[in-house]
Amino acid sequence: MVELDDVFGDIFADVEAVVLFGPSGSYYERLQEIEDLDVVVVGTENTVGAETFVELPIEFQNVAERIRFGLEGAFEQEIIDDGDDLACATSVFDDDIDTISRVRADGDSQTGIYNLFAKSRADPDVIKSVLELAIELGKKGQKGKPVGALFVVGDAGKVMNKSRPLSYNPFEKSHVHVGDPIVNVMLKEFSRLDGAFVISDSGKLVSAYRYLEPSAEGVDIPKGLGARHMAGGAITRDTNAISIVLSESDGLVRAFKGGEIILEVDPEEY
Ligand SMILES: Nc1ncnc2c1ncn2[C@@H]1O[C@H](COP(=O)(O)OP(=O)(O)OP(=O)(O)O)[C@@H](O)[C@H]1O
Ligand SMILES: [Mn+2]
Repeated sequence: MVELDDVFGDIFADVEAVVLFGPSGSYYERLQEIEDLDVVVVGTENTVGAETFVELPIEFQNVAERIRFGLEGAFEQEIIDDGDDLACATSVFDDDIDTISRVRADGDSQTGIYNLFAKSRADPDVIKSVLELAIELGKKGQKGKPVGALFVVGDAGKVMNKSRPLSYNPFEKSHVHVGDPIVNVMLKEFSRLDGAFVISDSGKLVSAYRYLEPSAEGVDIPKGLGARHMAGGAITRDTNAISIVLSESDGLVRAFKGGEIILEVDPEEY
């Protein structure tokens, strides 16, 4: 007699750990009862109070991205090792877990997406707020028209030294921070205009309308994209800032660090 377990059981047989994506208290508790099994919880919040937890900066809609981010985080936190076989349990359709994916941890295939948030100079919450803002701006556009925007986050002093003003700075003497609802409205309004926003490590709006003049050249950017992405990429090689760029032409949001594209998301999927 062949049972379903004989056919599909291989997917979770002999795994080093179960990586549970999303809040699911009952699964977490039941898994805890299995002897010698490590359970890692990944999510935007640790709602189950898991001992071993990896925080997601956004709720990735793309499952492969969600898993990749979670595993990079687990790898960075030394929860999992290179070569570990893992059963990743996540939801594809609803909120409930409906899918198990067997993945082998591969230290060489790190994209740096976890480092973008957890190991940048800027506060992770600041990066998260700016990413959310760019996604929202990409979804809605400005009065129905697509808009582009460039946010440079962290290492603001150096970024200011490698840029110059295109117009008066509306944030000159203000003490406003990203995440503040009023600031989000202001940023959306200003995003129609040229140049970059410069944001400090702690999220203070340092300047709008900055023309970036990074010295690094030849950053690899996808074909069809131009000066905004080139400057946004290059400034992150020249400084310890990261940048988040919304493209007016293809509508995607990209994050750069160390001159490389670390993340590419379609706002329509969020
Ligand atoms: N060095 C720079 N610093 C800051 N902003 C810049 C810089 N270069 C270009 N921009 C801004 O980017 C806008 C779009 O430029 P461009 O079309 O060359 O960029 P892009 O990478 O193709 O981006 P998009 O996909 O949004 O069109 C410009 O109008 C300008 O506001
Ligand atoms: Mn363009």
